[in-house]
Amino acid sequence: MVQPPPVAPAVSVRKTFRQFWPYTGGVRRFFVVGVLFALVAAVCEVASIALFGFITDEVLSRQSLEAFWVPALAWLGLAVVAGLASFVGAYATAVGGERFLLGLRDNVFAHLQTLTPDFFDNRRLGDLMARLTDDIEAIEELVGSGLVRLFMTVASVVFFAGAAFYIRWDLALVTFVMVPAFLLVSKFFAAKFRSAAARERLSNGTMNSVIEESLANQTLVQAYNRQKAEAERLHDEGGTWLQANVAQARLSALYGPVAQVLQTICLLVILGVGAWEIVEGRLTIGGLLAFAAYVAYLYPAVQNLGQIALTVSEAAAGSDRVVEILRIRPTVTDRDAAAQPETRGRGRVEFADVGFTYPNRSRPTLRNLSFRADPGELIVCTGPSGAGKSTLAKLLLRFYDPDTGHILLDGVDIRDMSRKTLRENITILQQESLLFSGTVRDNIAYGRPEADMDDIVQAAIMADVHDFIGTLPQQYDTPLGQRGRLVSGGQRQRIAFARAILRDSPVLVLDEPMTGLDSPTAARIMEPLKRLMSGRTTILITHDLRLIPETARTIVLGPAQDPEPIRIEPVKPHGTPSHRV
Ligand SMILES: Nc1ncnc2c1ncn2[C@@H]1O[C@H](COP(=O)(O)OP(=O)(O)OP(=O)(O)O)[C@@H](O)[C@H]1O
Repeated sequence: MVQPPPVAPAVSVRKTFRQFWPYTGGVRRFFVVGVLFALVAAVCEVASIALFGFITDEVLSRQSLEAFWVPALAWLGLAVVAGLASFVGAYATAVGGERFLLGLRDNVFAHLQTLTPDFFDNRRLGDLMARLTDDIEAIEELVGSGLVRLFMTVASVVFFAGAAFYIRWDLALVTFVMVPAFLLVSKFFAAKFRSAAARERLSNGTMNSVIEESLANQTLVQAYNRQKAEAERLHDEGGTWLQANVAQARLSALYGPVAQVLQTICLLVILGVGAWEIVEGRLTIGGLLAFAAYVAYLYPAVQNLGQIALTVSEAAAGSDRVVEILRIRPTVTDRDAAAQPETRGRGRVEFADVGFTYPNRSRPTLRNLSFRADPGELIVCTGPSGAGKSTLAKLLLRFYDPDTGHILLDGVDIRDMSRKTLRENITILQQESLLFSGTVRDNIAYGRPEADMDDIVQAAIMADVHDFIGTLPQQYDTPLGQRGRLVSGGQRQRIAFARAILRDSPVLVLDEPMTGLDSPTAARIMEPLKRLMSGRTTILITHDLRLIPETARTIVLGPAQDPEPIRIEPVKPHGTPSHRV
């Protein structure tokens, strides 16, 4: 079973910011528009509160209706402008945020695709999917819309505090004494919130993994009556997720009332001190009401700062998990990709003294493996299970690099060519024919998307699958279901042959092409197989002696646990039978 995902190391908010800020490159203008319009809305609010004070003193206190209309109209105008500005600001921020999200996901996905297949063999897909979806969204809340919200909130605090100072600086000073109390409370909550958020992110990934594994293997689950066990597995993982979510909800719910009590204390202090100032004749009723209104706006803004701290904590927990992925470097890289023209080679493959040990294993899988396959030649690679036959194919495709020796394609060390060029020249057919859930046409054209329909049909005819495709409900447009499961193993195999024929690369690696096929089906694919191999350098990995033509040269890999160097039959002159039953 695949290891549970490692807990991502905590990355500081500042570092997270530095890491993801460059990704905002194309969308910053949306955030600038968002901030500017939010500022306009805040200024309108400050002005309308001033009008409220004016109306109280000049209209209500003096009971003068004539003085009402002008400030009332101005107030209405401000409300309309503020509404429009906040609409434009919120809309621009949302567009910027979503675009940022899309770009970041593309980038992380592209990075994942630079990692070698062993990375994916060691990870749970569900967890990686959670990182690409929920965790990336959390980053957007930190670096995208979160940043705009932070700007807006800070601007509100400055405006409302400035206006309050303008009305009565001494009263303002008294009330601002309470601000540090808000900040201390929010700091305390944010620290607790972050640890709950980290647990929630981790369990979210694990839950996704359980769902992905169970649903992808429903045939096994149902055939072995494991439905209840799988449901319990999900439920157990859900338990951790539930606890973490409840902890977050508790903290959020508690933060509001605590801040509310602090706010009430402040308002009472304002009213008390304000009443005294009115008695002393230093303040009008309108001034006090406007002051109270500013503070009533100011405290929620300060409270919002605290709420933002909680969101940032949650976002940082998600971003830790994305940063952890981005920091993983591919184990195989191109030396100098630019120097590599994408040319079709002749297909001469050579292994020279190749030795290889898997990173997490102590015993070597391959030792001193040497052989050469000339263009168009068939080499059969056989040997007991676990001897390293599939490993040989992985090395040829550079999913790993050998620890010792060299692998050459047309005389060039494959480490000196770009992986793209190398892989353009090699087509691999694995034990289990891998198909996608697209149509028959999509699957055949997967290696050559630009191929036209005639070429696709021609490849299908050569792979002896055209007639079968004709019987499908939508012929070449028939969807093949998840991993091509809507067709049989032999049919999948022939569709994969068609894909390989269409790709037309000079080197072909066939890894147990007959696995799981009965004798009549195996016999049926012999002809298309021969057509596929014809004219290509073919490395045929097989236990199936029916597949080995008389003329083929054979490499026999020794048992994996053998402490001696592996046995390789001496390469015989071309066309001499070396292994035959
Ligand atoms: N990703 C991996 N990490 C660690 N060890 C691996 C990995 N893949 C394969 N191995 C080990 O390397 C050895 C060779 O595996 P490989 O798949 O090449 O054998 P094979 O000869 O193709 O076997 P079979 O005929 O059963 O397909 C085995 O002992 C296997 O357990």
